[in-house]
Amino acid sequence: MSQTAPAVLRVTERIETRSKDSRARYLGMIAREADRHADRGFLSCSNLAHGFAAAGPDKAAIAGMRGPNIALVTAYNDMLSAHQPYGRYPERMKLWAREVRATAQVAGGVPAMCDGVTQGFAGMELSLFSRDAIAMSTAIAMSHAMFDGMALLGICDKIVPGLVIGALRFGHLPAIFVPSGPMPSGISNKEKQQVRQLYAEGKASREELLASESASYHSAGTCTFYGTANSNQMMMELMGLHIPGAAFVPPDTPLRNEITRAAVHRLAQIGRKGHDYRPMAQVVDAKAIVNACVGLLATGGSTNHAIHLPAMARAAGILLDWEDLDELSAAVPLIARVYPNGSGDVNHFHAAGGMAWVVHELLGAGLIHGDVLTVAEHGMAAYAQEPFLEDATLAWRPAPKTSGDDTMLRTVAHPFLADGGMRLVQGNLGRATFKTSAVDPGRWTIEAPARVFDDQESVTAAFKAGELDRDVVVVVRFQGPRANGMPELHKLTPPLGVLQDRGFRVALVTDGRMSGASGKVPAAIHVTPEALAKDGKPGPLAYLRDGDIVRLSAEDGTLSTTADLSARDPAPAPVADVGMGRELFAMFRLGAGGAEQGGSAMLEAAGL
Ligand SMILES: O=C(O)[C@H](O)[C@@H](O)[C@H](O)[C@H](O)COP(=O)(O)O
Ligand code: SF4
Repeated sequence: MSQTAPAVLRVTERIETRSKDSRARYLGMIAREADRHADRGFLSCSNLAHGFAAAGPDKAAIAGMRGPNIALVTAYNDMLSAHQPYGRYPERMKLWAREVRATAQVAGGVPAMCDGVTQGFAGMELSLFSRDAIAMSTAIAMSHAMFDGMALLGICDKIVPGLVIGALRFGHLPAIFVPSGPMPSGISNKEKQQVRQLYAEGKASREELLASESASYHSAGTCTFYGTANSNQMMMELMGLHIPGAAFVPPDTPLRNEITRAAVHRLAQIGRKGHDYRPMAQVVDAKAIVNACVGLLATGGSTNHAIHLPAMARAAGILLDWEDLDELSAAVPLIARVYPNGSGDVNHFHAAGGMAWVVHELLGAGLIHGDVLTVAEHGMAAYAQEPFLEDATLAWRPAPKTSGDDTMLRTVAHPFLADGGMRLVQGNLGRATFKTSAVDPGRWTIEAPARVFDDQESVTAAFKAGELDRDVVVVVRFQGPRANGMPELHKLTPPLGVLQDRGFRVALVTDGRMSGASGKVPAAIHVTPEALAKDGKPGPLAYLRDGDIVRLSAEDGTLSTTADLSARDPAPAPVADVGMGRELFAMFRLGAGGAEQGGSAMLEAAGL
């Protein structure tokens, strides 16, 4: 293992210094929790009796405190193909707990929204805030204080970040994330995108589009593009919160079952009653957060994590910002190309060497910290191994010596791009995230007249009316956390992609988000400050008008306009919509912090 790279050391030290006081407050709180609320000893007999009344065969073991009692916090529902397998998990996990003189109980469920189902309509305006609802629901589950460890059953976009945030507030306990695995590959993502663009141009019918989509998303398991859900799995490996190699093993296979069984057994070992105590608060430190950032950049992961990583870090008293990500991006090469950053999907990535390859390469180059506490016994080195079954027994072997497919996986020495997947762009229009890994380098700088919209539907209408057939920077504003919950505007990818394929130089600038699966069109997203006024002061996007020249460049890091905004009045903010439950999230919008701080009213109000 090489010396840690100077940029990684520099950023880690800067984060640790910046976080000194907040991290001390966090660890102090965790120490008090460990004293007050561990081991169930503080619970009254009535509390306890309620807690194990329905525990059936585990009642005596829980009552007699014979061994660790593991909380299962589950995001099961049938809406997310990724979470559908979880319906069968609790009963199996209880059996596996008994094998090691432990018990397991479903502590509680957390909500889980499928961004694929809600993409493009009002439901998506609840998506970002559902993360905080998940964090709060995790706290509700764990507040029963009956537990010695947490098994976190969640995979998708906002669910893993929400579970991390909630579980960290019980960081005196150990936690292991338990994924269920990607669905088998369907039609290629390229084919899927082609039918979408044909539909956007009116050259494919709705029946043809539905047939294509259903051939892509066709069964239980995580969708196979490298979006936010699969970026979550990568991050849980880099943060040492998985059984090593759990990320992309297919669902409902003997190997998947043995990995889940190992998670239950390991939790019994790493609790306070175990012989190898590893509380989550100690696992998730600045080095773990930096390792997650590096993994995100090296694999071209989801832009949503430019928002979720600062939020997760804050829950552990760690302060991360976009300068940190940007400085790491300049030092971390892109060594994986998984759709939308390439043609293969996560199943192909896994077969080519997967996470073991990525960790081996990053460790070998000193781009991630190896000296970290993980839930696995041997630090980060364990994650450079891939799991397999040797005579039906779970075992690990080193990552392959050569990439199984160098169109998908390369070495740090010979990467796809010297620059990581994501850059900070800033100027007189604010600060924003620009994902470079999915964009042709010839389009990393775009300068063109703006067309300004206040909602995504108007963009689609203008496209269909032929008003955008030219070099254009499409600006979609009033999409920030406080305006309408910061939805993903992923439905704009096909029309903007059509314009790009027609030969125009096109870009998107928005204070909203894009999907982790958004690709090829250059975009400056998460613009902060958002257009909607805060303390009576609108963000710069509120002053933009059609025809203003806007420049965004990942090469020189700019996001600016040549227009003089100083003498202008801001555009009036749209009135917040109701319906689809959006009115119930008004308090989340009202208090939301900026995207760079995680876009969370919950964290702002908690003073974290
Ligand atoms: O951040 C993400 O990864 C996305 O939110 C993803 O979860 C979402 O479902 C996409 O919309 C899927 O892509 P398609 O809409 O292209 O199927
Ligand atoms: S990956 Fe996205 S689209 Fe697929 S199940 Fe998860 S949230 Fe839904």
